[in-house]
Amino acid sequence: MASFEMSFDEAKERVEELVSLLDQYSHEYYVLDQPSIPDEDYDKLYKELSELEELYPTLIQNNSPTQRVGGALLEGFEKVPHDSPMLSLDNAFSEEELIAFDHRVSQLVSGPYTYHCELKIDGLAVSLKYEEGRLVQAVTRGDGTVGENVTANVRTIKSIPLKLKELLTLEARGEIYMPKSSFIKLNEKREEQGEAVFANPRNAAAGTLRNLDPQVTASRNLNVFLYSLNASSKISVSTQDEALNLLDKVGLRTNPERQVFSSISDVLAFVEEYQEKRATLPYEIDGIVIKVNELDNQQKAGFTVKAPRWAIAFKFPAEEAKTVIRDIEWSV
Ligand SMILES: CC(C)(CNC(=O)c1ccc(Oc2ccccc2)cc1)c1ccc2c(N)nc(N)nc2n1
Repeated sequence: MASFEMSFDEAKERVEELVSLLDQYSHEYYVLDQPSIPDEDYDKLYKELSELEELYPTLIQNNSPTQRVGGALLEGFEKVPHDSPMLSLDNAFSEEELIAFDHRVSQLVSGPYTYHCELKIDGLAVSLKYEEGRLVQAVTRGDGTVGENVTANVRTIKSIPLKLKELLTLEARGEIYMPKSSFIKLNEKREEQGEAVFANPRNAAAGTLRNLDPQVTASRNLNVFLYSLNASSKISVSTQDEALNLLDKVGLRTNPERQVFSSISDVLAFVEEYQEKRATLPYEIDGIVIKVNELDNQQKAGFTVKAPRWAIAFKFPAEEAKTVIRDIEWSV
């Protein structure tokens, strides 16, 4: 039905239906990577929503997909203290160090314990706060205690929902990154325009997230993987694996290359497997994060001043420097 024939109430109902439909289609496309409709159908619904919002501006919802890219240039980034510090990870560089980590853990926890292994994405850490299901704030890690408010820029990242599938109040933390393919295209464009190229995808993601123009951020195809959930007591999970499955359930994007193991030797095999697979992944990783899976065991193991005793990052050696030999034009 064309929008001008609608009454206000019909328009209100249709706007709510369109926002909910477009949210679901965005989730399928950007989070699950399994679109259920062709792009042109999405675009048609988006256009109908934009027209209705133009006709009835009071119907514009904050979580409408049309509201992702704010118009205004940012003056700067406000400093924001984290509710709880964004901790760092101790590093390991050899299998022996992982075995020593396992030995320490076995002394700290009681009873059986398992490990949750996750990829360490080479991006920048961010905290996303949702209140009753709505994204209210996004803050960079900063120095771990105080970060920068990057909400306006994070709202432009299409894989980050403006409204969760359940109206929960929670904080999710994870890594914002730029896929390798987007990094290559961006540098080609910058080179053509005589601009300085970014050294690596991590720098490109950081530079993009800290750009004062949300339109620029929106154009750079950033993405996210969330790996931790600080939830109000309402949410009960007892392992890291359950926590990430809950993030999936509410519509937040997590990395699928994760596994639970009950022995450090299986963890070592996982580490070797991904050292091999690393070059084939569509995003850069700089290691594997190994965490004690059970939250009660995490609590027993506790923390040092700066890092949990129940987690460690196995760091891969820096990827072989990509030397690009330019076509040398020999003058004859
Ligand atoms: C482990 C943590 C430091 C996040 N922090 C937490 O998950 C966390 C969880 C409960 C905490 O407090 C507890 C509350 C209740 C019970 C036990 C602990 C504190 C921190 C971390 C840091 C960097 C990471 C990274 N680059 N990649 C991945 N894949 N994972 C990462 N994980």
